[in-house]
Amino acid sequence: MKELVQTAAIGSEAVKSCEAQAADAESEDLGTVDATEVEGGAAELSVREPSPASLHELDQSVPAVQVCVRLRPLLPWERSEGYGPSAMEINQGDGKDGSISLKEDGRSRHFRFNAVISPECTQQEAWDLSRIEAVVNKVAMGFHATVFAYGQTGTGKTHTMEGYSYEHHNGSAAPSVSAARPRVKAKSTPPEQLGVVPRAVMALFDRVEAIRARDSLGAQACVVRVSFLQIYNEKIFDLLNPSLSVSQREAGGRGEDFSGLRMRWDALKRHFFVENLFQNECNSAEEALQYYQAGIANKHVASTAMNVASSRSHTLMVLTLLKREGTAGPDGSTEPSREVVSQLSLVDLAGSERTLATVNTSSKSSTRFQETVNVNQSLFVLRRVITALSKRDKGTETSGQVGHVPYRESKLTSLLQNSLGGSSYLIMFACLAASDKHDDENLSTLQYASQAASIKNQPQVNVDPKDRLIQQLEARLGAAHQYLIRTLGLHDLPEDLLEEERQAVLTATGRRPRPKRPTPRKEALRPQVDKAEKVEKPERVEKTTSTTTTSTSWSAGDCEPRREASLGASGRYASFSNAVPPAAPVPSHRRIADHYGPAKTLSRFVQGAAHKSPRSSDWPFFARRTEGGELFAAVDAMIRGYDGTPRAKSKPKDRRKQRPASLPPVVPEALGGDAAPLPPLPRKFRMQAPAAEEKEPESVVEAHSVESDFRNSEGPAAEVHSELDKDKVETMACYEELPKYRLEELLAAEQKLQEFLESPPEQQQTEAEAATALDPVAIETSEELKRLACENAQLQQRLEVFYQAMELEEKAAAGEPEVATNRNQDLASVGKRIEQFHSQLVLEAATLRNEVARLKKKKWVIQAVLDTGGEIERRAIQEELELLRLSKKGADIES
Ligand SMILES: Nc1ncnc2c1ncn2[C@@H]1O[C@H](COP(=O)(O)OP(=O)(O)OP(=O)(O)O)[C@@H](O)[C@H]1O
Repeated sequence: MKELVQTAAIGSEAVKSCEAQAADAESEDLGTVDATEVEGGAAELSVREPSPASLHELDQSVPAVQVCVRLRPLLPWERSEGYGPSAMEINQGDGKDGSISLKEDGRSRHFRFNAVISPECTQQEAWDLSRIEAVVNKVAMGFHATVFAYGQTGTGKTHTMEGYSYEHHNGSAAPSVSAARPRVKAKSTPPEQLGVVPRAVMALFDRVEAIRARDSLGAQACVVRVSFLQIYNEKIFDLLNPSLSVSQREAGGRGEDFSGLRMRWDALKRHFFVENLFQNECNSAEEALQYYQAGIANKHVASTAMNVASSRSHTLMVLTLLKREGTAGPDGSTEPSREVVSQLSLVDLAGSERTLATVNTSSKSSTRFQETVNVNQSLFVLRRVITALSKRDKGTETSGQVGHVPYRESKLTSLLQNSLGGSSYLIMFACLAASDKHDDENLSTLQYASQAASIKNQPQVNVDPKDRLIQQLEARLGAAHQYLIRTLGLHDLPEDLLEEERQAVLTATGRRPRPKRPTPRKEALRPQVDKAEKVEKPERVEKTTSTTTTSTSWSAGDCEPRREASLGASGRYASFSNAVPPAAPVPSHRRIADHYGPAKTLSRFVQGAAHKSPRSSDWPFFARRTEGGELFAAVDAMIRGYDGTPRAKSKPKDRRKQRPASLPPVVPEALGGDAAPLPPLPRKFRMQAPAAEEKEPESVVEAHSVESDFRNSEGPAAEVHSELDKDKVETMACYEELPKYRLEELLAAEQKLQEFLESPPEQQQTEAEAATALDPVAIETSEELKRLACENAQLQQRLEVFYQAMELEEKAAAGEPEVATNRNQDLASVGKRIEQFHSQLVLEAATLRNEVARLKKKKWVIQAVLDTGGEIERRAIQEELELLRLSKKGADIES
């Protein structure tokens, strides 16, 4: 007995005297499940039709933690016993915030809460003021939420949460500890009296129905499970386990033959859960409420000196909502993929009480006393948790108490860990007694409620931990991708890697991922007729319309993307299709030189670096490779076009289409030697063409029409041709942008340059020296002129090779005997030079292949990351990148 008294003293800070006698409740009728079966009656539950509004329409902002204070009215028996109304002043506010003030030792204490519910308020008004519906919506959206009622015994917690009527519960008769165990009359309870739990169940199923109606998964989209437990004497009992009778539980509570359910810690979800708890799946609100009523009938209720039907245990009704998100399967059906689990916990706490006031003094060893001690003990821990959290969240704790929150000191607080200071929405009902005799307890309740109001929860959607892990890994992978792309100077992953990634996603989810951004290549490939019309060349229009379409397809602004397009179309460098190099500024002297058409174009192909910025190391490596690739592709096409033996894997249908447009078309019959002669070279190929060529012979028209075939064709030939057109278009557009005086200047300079280039080398030398001597500003120009002349000579030399070959072909076709004799010899010498040229290209190709090998290595690393998402790979990538960076730095320093 002494031990019990000591426990009571520790367990309740409200206990003023530990000299209380233990209550004797042995005489009480404990009842059985059958005895407490709900009455037959007609408490019809009106389940509303599914709301047509979507969850997002219903989504309202609601505080993460809300504290609502509810004051119950004076009951008839209290009035008859002379209890006066409490001196509290209540201001219900405008429905949002309310205040309450209470006098203590002549001093007025004021409190503000999210809602203050006056004694006159109905259950519906209490529901509306506390905004539980908004919180239920949050649950349907994937958040956890908890609603609990706290307060002294008999203050209306069960009335607020359940609202059901109990036997002897009409408030007319004073409570008596010797009264029989009260039975719940759930079905005869009028609907308007229903409390928070039945209303929340109905509201939640409204949302569930709405989700099911909208979701293609139908009933599979949302599953609701109900569990209902009580914590009685610090033991957990399943109220929905039909095999356990009330008497068994009460015996277990005394520690005789039943020890309750075990509580376990879920390390992954980081919360406590009750092992082997019944979780009943419910399809409707009615079904869920049937379970609830059955559980209520099983909970410990007893008549005490303060309350006719006093809850002797804490009850937790948990509605678990499993929301599935569907994805389209390969056959078009929707399959569940991701799950979001949210819980709505509805808690009716047992009331704190003074043992002296409530326990029958006649009985020394009492069940009631034991219950009271345990209830007080767990409520005491709850208050400590609230105090610790409020200090933590207000930042008022001293350094000695670094935020320890004693959740684990009771089963109740362990199970409510996530609700108090966690990621859940929380609504606390602080229930107050109506009479002035209980103002002390009321003040204590208000103080704890006020502390609870300062708790800061951080609600978050509860994605399944595995899904969350996947999301985190995906986010890390994304970051790794971005890092790689940034470090390697790419604008996107290489196309083949992206394609592999898309395939992986397609296999895993059945969905094809959306491209991140429109592919510039596609844009570039689309002919832009509008822009093109502005730079159309009238004389070409006269000759052939098909030429017009193709040659005017690209405006100057499209130059860079179009270049990518031509490479992409060849298929060789398609993986860099997104990687459009920055447009390097083209020096003015180059623009002037551009006007010379093929000379400049070929020099760009041969020299490769013509469009690079001054410091090529500023460019990402892929851009340099693209430039090299352009060189390789163009010259390879020229060689193939020249000797007429295509090296392409697939044999083309039309040989002419394989020839680059930069060379005059070779008529197949002409090669046989017995057909029509080759047409003369187009004017653009005659670098120092005689003026007598002004009037073109008729065969030129034919040549143009053959040429127009190339323009309409696809493949390297068309690409190279487009390149030529582009240069001219670019030059013209560039000229159009210039002011008139500048244009005149440029044209004059161009004329001068033309004259200079056409003059003999000795004269060029003299002119350059003279210009330098006369004008210091001209030094640069003269240097440039010299360089241009040199370049011109080199080009001329190279072109000679081709011209010679063509001339030989022409002569052989014309049947000149001496040419025929020397033909093989000449061809051998030309062939040798082409061979040299080709070996240069092979070298270039080898460099490119090395680069491709390096890329493949990178691809392997990225693939490894994609496959496992592991830490090791990430580190490996980082190390490799570090090495790359160092080597790049070294190369920069060297350069
Ligand atoms: N708002 C109210 N309007 C009318 N009657 C009320 C109201 N609140 C409580 N009551 C009545 O007060 C009595 C005690 O209420 P209730 O059983 O809900 O208290 P409790 O706080 O749950 O007590 P305990 O902690 O002992 O279980 C009941 O008879 C109940 O009908």
